[in-house]
Amino acid sequence: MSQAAAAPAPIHAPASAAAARATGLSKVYGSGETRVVALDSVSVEFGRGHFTAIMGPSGSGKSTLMHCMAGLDSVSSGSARIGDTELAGLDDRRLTRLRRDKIGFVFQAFNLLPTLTAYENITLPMAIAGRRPDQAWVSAVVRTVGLAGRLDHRPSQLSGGQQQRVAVARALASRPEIVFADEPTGNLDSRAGAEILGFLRESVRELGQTVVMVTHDPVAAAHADRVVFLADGRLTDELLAPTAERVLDRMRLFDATGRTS
Ligand SMILES: Nc1ncnc2c1ncn2[C@@H]1O[C@H](COP(=O)(O)OP(=O)(O)OP(=O)(O)O)[C@@H](O)[C@H]1O
Repeated sequence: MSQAAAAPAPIHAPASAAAARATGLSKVYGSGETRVVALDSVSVEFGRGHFTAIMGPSGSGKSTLMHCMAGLDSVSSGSARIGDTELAGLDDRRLTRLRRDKIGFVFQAFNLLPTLTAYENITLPMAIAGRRPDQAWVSAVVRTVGLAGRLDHRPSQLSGGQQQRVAVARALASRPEIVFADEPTGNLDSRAGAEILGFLRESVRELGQTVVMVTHDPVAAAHADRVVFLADGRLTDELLAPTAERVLDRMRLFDATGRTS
């Protein structure tokens, strides 16, 4: 990448264009004795229309990378881009708008409003933004995540898996440039978790969505097109067309070479 001569070459996405890109991205917390280098010159591209999993041991910088890429945290140096937009130079107002217009989020906690129906939760971000939902798109999303019969239900009337489906639909409903999912199956049993991963997968295949997911789980990572591995704030490796076994093998290899905690 021309603008990052000093940074290591990015690990390239297997896609024609990147929906998001970090170049020489570093994040340092604290100073002096409490200084922590959470990210150390990370360069990575997240391909448009692809599903990427970020893996690595606890404390390796996965959440920090996701937060910096999503404009939820500032970068110390280097570049974080969503499409063509450089996040580093944006003030709070522009960052808020970028998150609202271009990014969908799915977190471990479903973060639904209890007094609203599933449909109202799904379309809430657009209502706040004063945008009218694209009904055909929202219908496609609702079909994809299998919520068609439950749109009038409130969160308390839905199972955990169904609530997370609403959260996934909410993330997809505004047709964001990219969806960031942070341990989206962490609060679900394995069946409901597999369903959610299937829907994320489906949103990539059927709707052309770009998804980036942080996970500890090799089985979850196997739903992605590609896994990138972090250790000690650095990008160390990647795996294309992962299977749970290959991801596990790679994790064991890291342990054996002492690159992980
Ligand atoms: N706000 C903060 N202030 C100080 N240090 C932080 C902060 N956030 C993260 N860190 C540190 O940065 C490093 C990377 O943390 P991060 O949460 O990104 O790791 P992670 O790979 O997501 O871990 P986990 O899998 O446990 O969630 C850790 O050493 C962590 O203690």
